[in-house]
Amino acid sequence: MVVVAGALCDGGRLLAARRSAPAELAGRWELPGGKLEPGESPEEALVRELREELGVETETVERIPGEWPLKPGYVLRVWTARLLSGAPEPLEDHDELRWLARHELDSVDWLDQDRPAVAEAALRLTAAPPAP
Ligand SMILES: Nc1nc2c([nH]c(=O)n2[C@H]2C[C@H](O)[C@@H](COP(=O)(O)OP(=O)(O)OP(=O)(O)O)O2)c(=O)[nH]1
Repeated sequence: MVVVAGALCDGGRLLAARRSAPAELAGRWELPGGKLEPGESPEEALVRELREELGVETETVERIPGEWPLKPGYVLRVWTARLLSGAPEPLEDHDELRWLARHELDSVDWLDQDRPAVAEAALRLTAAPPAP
């Protein structure tokens, strides 16, 4: 079972989201996303999840190579993504969001399983201007 997550980048910063549930993950930070639904491509699933969870329109940019084991039967795959419109809000699954510059990425308590992907995403953070 694939969980897709987005390394949403804007203005050289990466969006981190603090989980509000379930209890064993609450308070830890992750890349927002979720499970694939039947018939969806990973990219479609990610755009849908980011719309549902954050209220924004996005497009995926590139897959970060690799996959990381989660709970038994689940793996995490990560795409970088770009904000097209809206400002992310913690509508579902999260209770706080933070835009982090590369030097700030260690300031939140990432889920252990997300750390390698976050490190890879950091390498791809560019000083691109923020979306309008
Ligand atoms: N979204 C997301 N989930 C992660 C990450 N790291 C990690 O271990 N997980 C786990 C938490 C959940 O057990 C599972 C993803 O579930 P989810 O609750 O985000 O997915 P979903 O929106 O499709 O949820 P659901 O309500 O349909 O079950 O993967 C991550 O970086 N992003």
